[in-house]
Amino acid sequence: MVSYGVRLDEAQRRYGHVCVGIDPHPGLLDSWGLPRSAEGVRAFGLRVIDALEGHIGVVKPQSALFEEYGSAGIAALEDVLAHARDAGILTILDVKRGDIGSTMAAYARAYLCDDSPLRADAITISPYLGFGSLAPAIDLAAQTGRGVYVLTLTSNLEAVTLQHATTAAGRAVARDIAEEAAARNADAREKHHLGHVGLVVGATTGSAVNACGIDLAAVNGSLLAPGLGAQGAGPAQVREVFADALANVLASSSRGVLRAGPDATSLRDAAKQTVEEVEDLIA
Ligand SMILES: O=C(O)c1cc(=O)[nH]c(=O)n1[C@@H]1O[C@H](COP(=O)(O)O)[C@@H](O)[C@H]1O
Repeated sequence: MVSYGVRLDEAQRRYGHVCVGIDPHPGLLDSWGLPRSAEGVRAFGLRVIDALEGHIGVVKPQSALFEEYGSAGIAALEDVLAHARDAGILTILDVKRGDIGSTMAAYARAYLCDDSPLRADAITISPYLGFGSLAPAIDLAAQTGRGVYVLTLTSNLEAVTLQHATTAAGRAVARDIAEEAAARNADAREKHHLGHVGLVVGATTGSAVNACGIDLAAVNGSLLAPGLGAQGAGPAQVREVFADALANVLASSSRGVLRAGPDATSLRDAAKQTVEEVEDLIA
């Protein structure tokens, strides 16, 4: 079993530190000439993957935009995940799950087992029931060579009051999360590769990493950075947020790339331009 950190590292070396989000918003379906239905989101996801195969190493389907069509939407999501696997593209399923441990174990089985119909290479998870409640997902991911991304400093403004708040121990909530993740990645650090516990840190978060006293480089995990493109962040913002941890960034853009569709060449060009901008930063 090859760990997520090793697999991701290989994908990033080949294709760069960029992840394209598969977010089939109703308005995008309209502009792509697709129906607002499960068939529409399936066709959207498959087209994105076909356009990016051989050019992008990681995609991030947004589960909510499939779930809104019920069981048929979930079936479409399964097909999109399977198509990405067949194309050799890593998948981060954006589901932002978080619950008490016994329920978290079921979420983990839903997405992180080798035989889960909805399996992905990694998922996004939410630590707001306590970081410890995430253990079933973190443990199962380690066993199956998969990864998790823990929400730490999210890209939305409303997050600040909660994520910057100070715990009883006098540290920012977000810092505690980052330190818990670092502890779970300690084994991988000894083997000189990235651990399987990543963080979500929005590219829009400005000086928040510093303000919260977080040492991102010390986490030794992948740093998923949404907010590029449609939410207003560009290369300068990525540099400001990630500073000495830029090498571990996986910058994520959804609408910023998807708006270039449905033409496959335009989609690919938009994705490649994002890769160029991010790689210039990291070089
Ligand atoms: O976990 C995420 O990916 C995520 C975390 C975060 O802090 N902010 C954020 O925008 N996201 C997701 O990243 C995607 C951003 O989409 P665009 O704004 O279109 O690039 C959406 O699917 C969001 O749900």
